[in-house]
Amino acid sequence: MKIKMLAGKTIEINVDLVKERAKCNFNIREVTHILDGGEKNTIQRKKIEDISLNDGQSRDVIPEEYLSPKERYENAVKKSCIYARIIKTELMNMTGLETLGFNSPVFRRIADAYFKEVTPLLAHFGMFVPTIMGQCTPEQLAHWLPRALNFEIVGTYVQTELGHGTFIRGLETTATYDPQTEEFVLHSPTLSSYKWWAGGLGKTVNYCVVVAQLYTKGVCHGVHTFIVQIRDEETHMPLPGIRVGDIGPKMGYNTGDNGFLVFNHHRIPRENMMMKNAQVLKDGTYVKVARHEKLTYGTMVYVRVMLVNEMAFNLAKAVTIAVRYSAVRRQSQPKPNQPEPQVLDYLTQQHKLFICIATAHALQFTSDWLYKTFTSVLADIRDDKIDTLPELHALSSCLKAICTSDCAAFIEICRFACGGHGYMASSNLSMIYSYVSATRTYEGDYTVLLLQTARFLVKAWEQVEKRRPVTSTISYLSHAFDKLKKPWDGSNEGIIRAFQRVAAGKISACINCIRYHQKSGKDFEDAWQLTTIQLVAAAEAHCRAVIYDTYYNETIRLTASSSPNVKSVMEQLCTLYLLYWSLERTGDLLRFTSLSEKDIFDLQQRYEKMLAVIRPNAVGLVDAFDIRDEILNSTLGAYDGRVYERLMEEALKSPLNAEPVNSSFHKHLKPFMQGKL
Ligand SMILES: CCC/C=C/C(=O)SCCNC(=O)CCNC(=O)[C@H](O)C(C)(C)COP(=O)([O-])OP(=O)([O-])OC[C@H]1O[C@@H](n2cnc3c(N)ncnc32)[C@H](O)[C@@H]1OP(=O)([O-])[O-]
Ligand SMILES: Cc1cc2nc3c(=O)[nH]c(=O)nc-3n(C[C@H](O)[C@H](O)[C@H](O)COP(=O)(O)OP(=O)(O)OC[C@H]3O[C@@H](n4cnc5c(N)ncnc54)[C@H](O)[C@@H]3O)c2cc1C
Repeated sequence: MKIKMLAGKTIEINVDLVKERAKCNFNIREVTHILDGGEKNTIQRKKIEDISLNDGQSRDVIPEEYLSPKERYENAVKKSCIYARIIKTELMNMTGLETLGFNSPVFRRIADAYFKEVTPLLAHFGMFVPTIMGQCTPEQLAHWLPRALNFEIVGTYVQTELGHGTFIRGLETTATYDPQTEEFVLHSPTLSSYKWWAGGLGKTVNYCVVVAQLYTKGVCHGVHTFIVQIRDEETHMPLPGIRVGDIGPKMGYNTGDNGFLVFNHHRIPRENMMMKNAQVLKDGTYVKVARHEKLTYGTMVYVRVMLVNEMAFNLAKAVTIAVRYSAVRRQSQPKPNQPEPQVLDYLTQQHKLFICIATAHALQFTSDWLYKTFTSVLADIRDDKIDTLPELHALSSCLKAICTSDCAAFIEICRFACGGHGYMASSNLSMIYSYVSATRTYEGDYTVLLLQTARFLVKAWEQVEKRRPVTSTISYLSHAFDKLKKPWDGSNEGIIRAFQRVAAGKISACINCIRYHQKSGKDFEDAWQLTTIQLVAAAEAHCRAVIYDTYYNETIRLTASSSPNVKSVMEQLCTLYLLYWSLERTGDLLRFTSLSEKDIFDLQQRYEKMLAVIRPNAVGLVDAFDIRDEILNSTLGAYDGRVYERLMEEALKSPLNAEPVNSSFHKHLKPFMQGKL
């Protein structure tokens, strides 16, 4: 151990980590600024972290794992109130946070210090408030938004039912307009129509946005959103006509009290229909306002965009834990009479981990770019232009699918990289994994969203065939019409172009397949269904091509004025990312480009050399994510590397260690061992 001063405090740091930090050849702070989107953001983030974490209110005395489900929930509610009060009173007015509000990634970071799993208010921050902002008329906004922002009411987003999550048009809950009383009557006609899953619904919220089939004058107008009070504001008792409760234990999100909700002819005022995109007049006349039918799905698009950022952060957490641990951990003896190496020195370990660092960068830059695209489409919609929405839907769908899926897979690899200790709950890797693995499903299942993107790509293909202009993210489709394969080019730009050819080739193959089935007499829908395996693969290839292109261009742009070593380490990571995926997808490259066996050999050599180049900077690179120990919450990943001390300290907190002999020995085990049972 070596004594070090950190932020005015004296701490002991593991000697291997001290050496690793001494090896780092770039300015860590500069990389942190790039990842934060500028030095100003880093300063603000640190200030926010100090305000919300320095007083230790986020910490639990007893680790959450030892609490009963009820105690865990109650503890999460208690801390949610502290967390929300700090945001409301101390942080929200800080400059720069107005646009993202509650959902600023900075707040997301500090939430992880407060909640090992999630806050029961997650859907209030992430969905209830954004839906009010996106679906209300100005008058409704003036009424509901201040109440929600001040936490006078707390809400959630209630869409999914027992019978349907994916197929929103198939939802069964009805909202029938009664012109006599100027009310909507909400009803759950079948068991499969019971609302199921909404976060915070079980016990926490008193209001919610409900998605239901709108009926007026005997006509169904499809799904619409309504603000519904479900609990009394004073007593919190469910209102008459409302049955509500918790759905029980899940793989994760157990402090999130996901709930069920059943309506028995429950009445709400007409004004509670969210009327920005469509209205029901007093007499029951239905008026469509929005030019695009799917603007009701706006909250989902918003959350999908935000999830890409969420994935970058969660992977950064996992890889920070795994890299620091791998620098501290020593194992095996490849050469006789030599000391045991740090596991980080094994090439296979570097193969597991450096791609995770690169992926965290790739997702961070892609998410920033996607967010900009999202805000520009929102501005278009405000100006009544809707032609950019389909591309945003296609992009946010595939990026949500691929980023959540990659992130879950790489977090699991980080756990593998930590061996047995990675399986300890105190490593926090299992909690990060259970959180992230749900993101592949919620807010649109992986396959379903890739098929949405595929739908867009097939239409785009038809445009390209007719020589009509298409938007920039799909302009590469014209390559599929190239008669000759270009020689293999292993530069970064060459690899990106190669993957664009892969995507174009896969889309072309889908088109051929659909047309083949149509020629054999199938209608379009059947031909489409028969092609879906390939369509999912084509949408994935498109999405990856977008990520490669964005990561590469953003790296160049963001490091244009960086110091030389920062520029080179960022570029090395980007190159590593492209080489990694080239080697993962040699089959695709052999099929659609002129890659040869010799080129694969060269790619492998370059990849392994790149691992060696990055190795001395590995700890510096995860330090650059600048994630505080309170947020990492990990025995294996703390800045000081006191892994074994922390593991032992945490083990001693187990209630089983409170007594030398557990009563079950005398009650069961001893009689059993003595043959008396
Ligand atoms: C903290 C968080 C916790 C979690 C919360 C949750 O999970 S909450 C619950 C989250 N739940 C989910 O995420 C459920 C996932 N399910 C869904 O999002 C939808 O049901 C669907 C998109 C799968 C199909 O919808 P559908 O059957 O109504 O549509 P269709 O397939 O017939 O396509 C018709 C046209 O609409 C277009 N279009 C579609 N969506 C959008 C959009 N958002 N924007 C713009 N456009 C869109 C589509 O491209 C197509 O265009 P085209 O080709 O005709 O020009
Ligand atoms: C932790 C968590 C939190 C959640 N929070 C909320 C919330 O706050 N509010 C809310 O309303 N909902 C919430 N949900 C629900 C979530 O949005 C849905 O579970 C999700 O959209 C998937 O829908 P589903 O469950 O109907 O899956 P299904 O659609 O039934 O999926 C089952 C399988 O069928 C496949 N499949 C379905 N349709 C197709 C198709 N057309 N083509 C090919 N394959 C298909 C899927 O790929 C999947 O493999 C939450 C879910 C979880 C896990």
